[in-house]
This record gives sequence, structure tokens and C-alpha cells, in this order.
Amino acid sequence: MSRNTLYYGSFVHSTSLTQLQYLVDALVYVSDGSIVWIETDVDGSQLQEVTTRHGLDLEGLSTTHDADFVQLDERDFICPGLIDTHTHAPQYPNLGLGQEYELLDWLQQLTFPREAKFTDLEYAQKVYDQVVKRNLNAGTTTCSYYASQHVSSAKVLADVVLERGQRALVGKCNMNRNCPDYYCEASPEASVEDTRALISYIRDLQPSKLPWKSANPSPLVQAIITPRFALSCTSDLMQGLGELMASEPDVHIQTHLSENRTEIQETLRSFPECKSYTEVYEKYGMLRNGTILAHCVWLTEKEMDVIKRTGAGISHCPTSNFNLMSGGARVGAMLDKGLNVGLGSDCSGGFALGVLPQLRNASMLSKMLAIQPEKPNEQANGHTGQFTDKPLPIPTLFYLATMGGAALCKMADTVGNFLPGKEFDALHVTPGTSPNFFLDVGEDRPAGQTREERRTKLKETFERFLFVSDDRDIAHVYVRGRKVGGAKQ
Ligand SMILES: O=c1[nH]c(=O)c2nc[nH]c2[nH]1
Ligand SMILES: [Zn+2]
Repeated sequence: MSRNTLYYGSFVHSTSLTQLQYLVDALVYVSDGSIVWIETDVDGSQLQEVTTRHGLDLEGLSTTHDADFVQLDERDFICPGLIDTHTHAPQYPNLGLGQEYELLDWLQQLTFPREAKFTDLEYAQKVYDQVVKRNLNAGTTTCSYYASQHVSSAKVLADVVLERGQRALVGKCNMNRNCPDYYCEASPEASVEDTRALISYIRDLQPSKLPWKSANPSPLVQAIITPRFALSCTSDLMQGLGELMASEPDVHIQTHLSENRTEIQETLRSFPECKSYTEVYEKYGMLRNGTILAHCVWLTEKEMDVIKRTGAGISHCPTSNFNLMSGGARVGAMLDKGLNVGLGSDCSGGFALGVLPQLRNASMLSKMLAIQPEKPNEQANGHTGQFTDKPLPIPTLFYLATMGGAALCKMADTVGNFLPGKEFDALHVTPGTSPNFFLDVGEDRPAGQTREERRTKLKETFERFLFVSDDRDIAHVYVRGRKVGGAKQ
């Protein structure tokens, strides 16, 4: 029998780039991991009547073995799970190291030596188990992972992700040049063959190997083709991966684009036939719906147009961009152009695990761009609009962390908000559990507050959650309706 749960309390989710819904006294019914219906503004006295209208017996629901009734505490709320559209699982042991480097030196000095250790599958198992567990507890219900170049350890990552129940994209890194001998793939053919092997391994993982019962046949873990970046791949390898993509129209692809100015110069030197960095990926057929382009700090107007035309999207990684001194991506201009944008932690280029720190830094960066006296987008590109060179509003920031990420991962019909029919990937937040999440004395809701007053309070609490909470405030983490993490798991 499938497990059904009826949740009753406050919910917050995104309905568009500019709109958040604050739902109080909401009933959300989840069956076999999917949201079946939602009712809002339901008084306690109406519970029985509303549930009966939906064919549920509230008494039976709370007592039968395979259904639960979960009533949230007054101050708690549930929001959609967060989506990390770009991170590197084997780099987590390096978190916090290498502050003194910019990208290309950082890769040689810290990153390649660390990733090379992942030939050791026992080490991979230990690290990946920690990474996935910590990401889930930080609220990341969907994650797009780079593994190292080794197909064997990428399989370990896929296994761990599935066992822990996270929704994920997992790719093995492709790289056969500009890297040390000890961490360089043998040939373009071997690199493509290993990628193909990983795709079929991950396809076979599901649904038979799901560690819990579900009638939902769609995969929780999917493969993603993962060229490190153009500088790491010879033309032959780019060609081979482009052909692999053409033969696999549904498979995702992720890579890095236009992160650091020296990287851009080197790339253009390596592909002299291309006029821009973006054109390199276009040339090899790598841009399409489902392509995740990390960083995009220094894109020209024309490059943004190419990305828009192809349906590819951008993973904005502000912590990494600050940390490696790469620059500040013009997310506002991207949004005004109608590009798909999500957030990425890019660990360990970024030192902060999870999506909330990215949301905070995306906000800081947008404010920094807004207070700059010169407005490069408007002046150089004639860009104006709702978002360009303006602080990103809270609804937009949360959209990037949820719906934007879902669109980038081609999962917008499945996750990102609580529309009926979507799967229940969610965080049950218990505000004030961590010490920074300050709740005023006397903030317990006195009886008699109107629903509108409670909605206003929820809005305030949610803003604090976005900016000052930590893992301790996330009591339960759900993926496809199943509890897979959280401080009180
Ligand atoms: O932030 C980054 N992290 C990486 O591992 C990487 N490789 C190429 N370019 C990169 N950028
Ligand atoms: Zn990266």
C-alpha cells in the first residue's frame, strides 16, 4: 500500500518569478509522493467537512497504518525543497581551502589532486555518503552533481544518492587536456565510452533498485553528460560528446562557461575558429533545453542571445564567483532576457554548502551591482528592465532556488512548488531552532490573531528563514513524499 499524508498548517511557495504565496491554514494531501489536492484558509472547525468532500475520513486517516495526519505547530511552515543546480561532490573535502587562488591555479593546486583520489572507491563511498547526507540536511532535495573523471566512483555517487533518496543528476567529468598526467583521461574514445557506460548504469538503477516502495516509475536519479569545460577537452572529445548528446536527446548536460577572464582568453586561443566562448559549446551541439551552464559571469549580449535561442540555462554560483575572484554575474539582465536561471553552490569553488547561502550571496551581489555608479548593462548593452542592475526581490530569489532550478533541470513539471500533480519535495521548517534565528519574546501567537495577521507574521518568519537560518531550523526534508533528512529525522 502506498503511504498517504495530509498536512495541515502554513505553506510558502513560488508561483512565478515575482510572486510568492503564503498559505495559512492550508491542507495539502500527498499520496504516493505526489500532491493530490490543496485547500487553503481552512478553519479547524471545517477540517472534517473539507476532508470528507475529498473522500477522506479524518478519523480513519489519523489512525490507520498507512496514512498520517500531520498538523504543523503554529510557527512552523513547509516550503518546497531547494535545488542546487551545480556542485562537485569530490571537492567537498576541500571546502574552505584555497582562498588565495583564482580558477586556473586553483584547479591545478587543489582541485585536480583532490579529485584524483577518487580512484579509491572506499574513500569515494565515505565522502559521497557525507556529501549527500549534509546536502539533504541543508535542504537540497535536488542536486546536479559533478563526480570525478572516474566512472567507477561516479557509479558509487549514483548509488549513494539513490540510497539516501535525493533527487539528482550525476555525471562523470570529461577531461583529457590541460590536466596533470595522473588525472587525465586516456583518450577521447575512452572518455565517451565511460560516459555511455554511466548513462546506462544509472538507467538500470531504477525503478527496480529504489530502496522503498513506490508506484511512480519515473527515475529519481538521472545521468548528465559532464565535460569539465572547453579548456579541459580536446576538439575530438568535444566532438564525441556532442555526438553522444545527439544520440541521447533526453540526457542532461552540464559544463562551465565564462567564469574567469583568463579562462576565457585561453579558451578563445584554443578554439580560434569560434568568436565567443559560448560559440564553442554551440559548435559541438552542446546547447539545448536541459544544458546547465555554470557561472556565465562575463557573457556578452550576443552570448546571452545564443543561450536563449538554444533553450540552455544558467546556474548562478555567487559564492564561488566571489571566492575565486571570478566576478559578478548579471543575473538581473539574464532574467530580463527571459533566460532560465537557477542557483549553484559550486562546492568547493564556493565554500558554502547548500542553496540558502547562494540565495543570500545572490542578493548581496545584486545589491552591489545596483549601487555601482556605472551601470555596465544599461550603458554597454542598452539593457533596462524589471531586474537589470536592481536588487533581486525576495520572491525572485526564492524562485531561483526552487522553480528556476527545476526549469534548468527540466523538472518544472515535477518539482519546484506545490501545484497539484507535482511531487512532494519539501522542507518542514521549525523557525527559531538555531540560535541566529531570533524570535522576539512574546512572538508566540496569541489567540485571536486574524488570518491576515498570521499571514504577515509568516512572511516575516519566511524572510528570516531565507537569511539567518541554518540546518537546525529544517526539521524534516522530504523527497517524493518520503522523509530523507532534516534535523529531527
Ligand atoms: O568553479 C569551477 N569548478 C571547477 O571544478 C571547474 N572546472 C573547470 N571550471 C571550473 N570552475
Ligand atoms: Zn563548478
